[in-house]
Amino acid sequence: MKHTLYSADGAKAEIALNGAHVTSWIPQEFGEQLFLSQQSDLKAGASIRGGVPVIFPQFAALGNLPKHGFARNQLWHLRQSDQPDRAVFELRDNDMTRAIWPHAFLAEITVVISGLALEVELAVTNTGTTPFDFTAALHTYLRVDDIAATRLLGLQGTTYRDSVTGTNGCVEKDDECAIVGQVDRIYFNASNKLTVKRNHHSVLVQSIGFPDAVVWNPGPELSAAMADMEPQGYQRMLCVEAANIGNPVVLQSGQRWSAAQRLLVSK
Ligand SMILES: O=P(O)(O)OC[C@H]1O[C@@H](O)[C@H](O)[C@@H](O)[C@@H]1O
Repeated sequence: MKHTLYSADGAKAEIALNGAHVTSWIPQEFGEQLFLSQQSDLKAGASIRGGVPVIFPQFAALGNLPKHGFARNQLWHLRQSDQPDRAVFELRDNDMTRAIWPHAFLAEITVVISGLALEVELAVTNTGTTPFDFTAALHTYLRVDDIAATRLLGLQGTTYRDSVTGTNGCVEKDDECAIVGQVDRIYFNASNKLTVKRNHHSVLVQSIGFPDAVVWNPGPELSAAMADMEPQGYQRMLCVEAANIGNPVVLQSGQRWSAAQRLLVSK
């Protein structure tokens, strides 16, 4: 099941209720901006390989929960609205989530499109009586024509963890980062404006309230070994994720937190 957004100025996006997962974004004038693996499993409960997976309440394997938490594998509820360019999806704690994460919560994903922009906001409210903490990310798979010709700008001088080698405390040297081989990095307290330069046009990746940024590309070997990725899929994608990992969010009873990622295509 999916929901489609249309903006008056000609943009379109599709969101799967499985994961409140944006699977397609076609801004005005330009073609598809998100990568979606043709081998991705799209059935309910699967982790979709592409688009914008919602990572909550645990990033990667940094905790006891299943990798990347459970939000991406849950069926979210679409809140009724008559706005064609905006939708809000809700996920509340249920038997499955309480069995592995014993907290009462409301998570909300708001997706808005307009012209050349897509904005995805994640909000979490503690609806229970005891505090909890979590990590989270919007795991955006940007579509690129050729990873070898793609550059990521805005991270120079930022400290990162290299998750491929397990090395902490690395510092980004490059002004324009090339993506070579498997790249899996958590940049802490990163700039809230990064730019992905592609062959034809750029995408500005803005984060609002997410302090960290994850950059991921599986490279040729891992891409070939992944059941839900085309063997050459790594050449056509770059994940630039807005994340909150270094300092987990702590919510007291009744508190609400929100953060967003905004993508803007430019010529
Ligand atoms: O295969 P998954 O669970 O969707 O995860 C994909 C990647 O997601 C990235 O965010 C992580 O940094 C990587 O370590 C991970 O491999």
